[in-house]
Amino acid sequence: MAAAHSLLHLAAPKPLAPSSSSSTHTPLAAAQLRQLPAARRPHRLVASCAGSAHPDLTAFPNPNGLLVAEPAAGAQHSIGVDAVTEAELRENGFRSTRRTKLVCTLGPATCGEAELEALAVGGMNVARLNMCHGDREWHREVIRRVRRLNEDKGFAVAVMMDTEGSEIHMGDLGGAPAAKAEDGEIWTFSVRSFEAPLPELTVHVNYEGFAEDVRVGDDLLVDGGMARFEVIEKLGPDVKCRCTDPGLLLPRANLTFWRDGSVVREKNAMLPTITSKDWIDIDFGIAEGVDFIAVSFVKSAEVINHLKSYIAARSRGSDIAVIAKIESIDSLTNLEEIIRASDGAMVARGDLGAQIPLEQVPSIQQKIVKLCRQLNKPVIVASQLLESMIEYPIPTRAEVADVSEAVNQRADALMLSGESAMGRYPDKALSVLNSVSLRIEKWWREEKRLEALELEDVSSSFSDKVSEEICISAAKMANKLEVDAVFVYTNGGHMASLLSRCRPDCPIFAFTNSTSVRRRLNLQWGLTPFRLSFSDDMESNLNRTFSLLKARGMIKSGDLVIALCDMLQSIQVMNVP
Ligand SMILES: Nc1ncnc2c1ncn2[C@@H]1O[C@H](COP(=O)(O)OP(=O)(O)O)[C@@H](O)[C@H]1O
Ligand SMILES: C=C(OP(=O)(O)O)C(=O)O
Ligand SMILES: [K+]
Ligand SMILES: [Mg+2]
Repeated sequence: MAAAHSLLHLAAPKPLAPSSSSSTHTPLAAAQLRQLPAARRPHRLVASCAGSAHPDLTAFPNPNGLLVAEPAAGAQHSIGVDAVTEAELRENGFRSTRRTKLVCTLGPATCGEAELEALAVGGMNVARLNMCHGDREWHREVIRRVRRLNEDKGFAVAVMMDTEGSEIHMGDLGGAPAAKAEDGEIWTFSVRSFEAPLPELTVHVNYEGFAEDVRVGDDLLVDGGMARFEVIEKLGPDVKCRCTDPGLLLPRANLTFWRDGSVVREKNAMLPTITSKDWIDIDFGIAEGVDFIAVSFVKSAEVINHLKSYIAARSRGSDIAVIAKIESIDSLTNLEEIIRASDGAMVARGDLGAQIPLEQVPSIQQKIVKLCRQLNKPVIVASQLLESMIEYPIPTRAEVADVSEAVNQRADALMLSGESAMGRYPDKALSVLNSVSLRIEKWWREEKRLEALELEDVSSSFSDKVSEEICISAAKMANKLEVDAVFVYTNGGHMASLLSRCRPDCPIFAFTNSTSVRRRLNLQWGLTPFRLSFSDDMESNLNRTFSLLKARGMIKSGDLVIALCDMLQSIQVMNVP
């Protein structure tokens, strides 16, 4: 008999599921159970005890000491966990795991196999590909490298494709890495296309209506103010501008024009959020099986709904999550409906800061992070977190404070852009995010900072409400009983995300049958996702999990865990036997 502490079992009866603990349970039985109308799934509290370990269970020995791949054959006896988590748990125990997730934009500095592996080892949870840059062949090769890395080394790095969108930006500078605009210089911004090399003091603008929309006297800002020009003359497709704030022009830098103190959105406000080029990229992303698509310059919920139905029709079975980038004035106006429609959001502070006064960005960030948590959607804080580390090996104090604030707001994820895509110190930047996250999270727990945030009800169906209440109770119990971990057995990941939303003190181990759900859960706060074949027989699931994790040294006898299961909607508290 296992040393069951106590076992509260809020369980549905199991008329559809065989009661044996052998591995003959099929996911189908579980699926049938889930499909029972909520009203026919009575919940009752029963007390029972966890049984002893199943004698047939054999844990797969760790093949190479550190890195673990899932063997294809006998997969039902294996557990998919990444090497870094495993090593971390073994060395430092549960409390050491980082709860805040890390997204790295890949680029020339990090597209090689060795560099990718270094990022994965350094804690990258999600790799972002920005479709503004690079060609499709480059992106295809990089996605495949990430996938290979996952397969060969046991990582679960998810891939996020970020659309280009219809922002106004400069062209490529004819291949030059940058150009310097000096005070008083007259530059030509033109919608004409040029053969490289470009004429002197000339840049191409991607938006056809640019020369029509601007007026003499407007301010033209590059990257929200990296350099500033004043429009002095319009000559057909060419717009002559005088540099009023010197600065560096980078390839494809974003452009905004301002009149009377606010950003001008004339016809460009009518441009489609998803351009024809974006649709081709999205088809490419679906074909390559990306895990997330981040949509740039979202203006309304409609575009998110449209993309979601497109994905559902195009990619049967696979489930690509859609992330709304909040980076325009329209997205702020329609914030709540956009977030409700999406599977997550990104506070894209780069463009946001070019569209609204900079001093408004921090409070808006906080508002978006809070709203996402209320609505149970993962949220990423992005752009310029460690900007100085593009060039320098250590961050500024202000950058560390900014990262700390995002962690303190309990955002799901932090993102690196140029720091990892083309900076000199991608690994160091990632390690700063890692160590600052760990420190602030520890401080949260040590200070026992009581949650100021009252979570409002988020579920609508009865069944979801039950799951939500179970998760809230589990998180509360986990904190009060100081348990070592919460285990959640989840098919589609919903119960895992409801638990993550509660931001409990201990890590959440999320076990799922699906490798794609496992990768997707990697974006959410506090979740350590594992791939595990499980049935709707919790006793056997738990015993298998315990023996597999114990064999790897990831848990030990006596550890206190709370276990939840989304199919059974059950909750149990027990010591690891
Ligand atoms: N796929 C890529 N190929 C080449 N350079 C890239 C790529 N992705 C990103 N970069 C570089 O990293 C910088 C920062 O990335 P990101 O923040 O995603 O783009 P942006 O600056 O266009 O908003 C880019 O300006 C670009 O110089
Ligand atoms: C993340 C952002 O988007 P992108 O890098 O695609 O401009 C941003 O604007 O902050
Ligand atoms: K983009
Ligand atoms: Mg942007």
